[in-house]
Amino acid sequence: MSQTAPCLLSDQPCLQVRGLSTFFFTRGGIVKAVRELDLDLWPGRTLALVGESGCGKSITALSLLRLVPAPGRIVSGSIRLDGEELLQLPAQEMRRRRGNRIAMIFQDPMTALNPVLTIGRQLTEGLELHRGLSGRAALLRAAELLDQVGLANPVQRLRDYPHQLSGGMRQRVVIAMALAGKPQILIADEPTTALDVTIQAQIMTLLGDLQRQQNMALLLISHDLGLVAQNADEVAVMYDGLVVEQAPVTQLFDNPLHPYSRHLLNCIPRRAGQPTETASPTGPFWHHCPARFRPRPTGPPPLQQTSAGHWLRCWPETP
Ligand SMILES: Nc1ncnc2c1ncn2[C@@H]1O[C@H](COP(=O)(O)OP(=O)(O)OP(=O)(O)O)[C@@H](O)[C@H]1O
Repeated sequence: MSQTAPCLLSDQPCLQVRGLSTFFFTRGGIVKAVRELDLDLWPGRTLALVGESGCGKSITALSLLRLVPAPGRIVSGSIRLDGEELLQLPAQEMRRRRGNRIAMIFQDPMTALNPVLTIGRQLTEGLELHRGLSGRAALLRAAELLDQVGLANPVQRLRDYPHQLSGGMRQRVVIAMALAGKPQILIADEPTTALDVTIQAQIMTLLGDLQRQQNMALLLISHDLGLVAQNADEVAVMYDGLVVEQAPVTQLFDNPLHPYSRHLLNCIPRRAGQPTETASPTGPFWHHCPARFRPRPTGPPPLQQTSAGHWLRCWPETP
């Protein structure tokens, strides 16, 4: 199978994750950042991962790329990209899959950009690595990519350093860098949080347009439920490392079944930004759990299908 083949089979997921668990082995004990995660990413579709700070969203993303920092480690599970098991690939092969097949953009574009290199240099490096282009061909392609992400005067921009661009322009450059390898899957971790509201909307429109053009699967990580409602096809709600509910976006917003999903939706702020009330993974949310006093087997409840495409991990409210 070609390493750069776009995901054209829209009736099959590009990425299938099963039973993925990632733990941090710290001096203070084991932090179970991601537990028993199952998810599918489909070509041309957006799955949003929501939940508050510390629930495991970013570590999920880093696990999919096999970039979990020490002392963290993937302890079990399977990640299949078009049927190929990523967890068994040699490190060098995995490096090739990153960028070529799965790319990621982060909240703060400055973390992805080198402040002392021009935009042109940074883009052409990626094009050399992932597409084998060099010299003038790489520069031409870099300018095309900047044009594709909506930057005016792309040739001029190639000579700029990151600090010469606005935050929105920098995020467009980062998106261009992510697209350099023509990935099938784009992971966007809070891609607009650092930007002001009008620029946020422009970046989301851009991501949607690029996704349609390239039939990319998008994993959108966000705490902004308004943004998720507008941009996702499906939503997975995470709590304490576990997906507690997953459903098509309208179903989840119209009929959230898990008490934690309801709690999150009740916390949607009137203005864009963080929810006004938060629950820490170890903390207050379980006080709201209606089943908390009932004896139950140890370990979390299983994820069960309640209707087509709607999955729930919850002890029943009535015994
Ligand atoms: N380097 C690390 N060492 C130990 N624990 C870590 C490390 N990085 C993350 N964790 C833990 O893993 C869990 C999941 O963290 P993660 O960054 O995925 O949360 P998140 O949902 O992305 O939060 P945020 O929205 O704030 O980015 C948290 O309990 C966090 O404390």
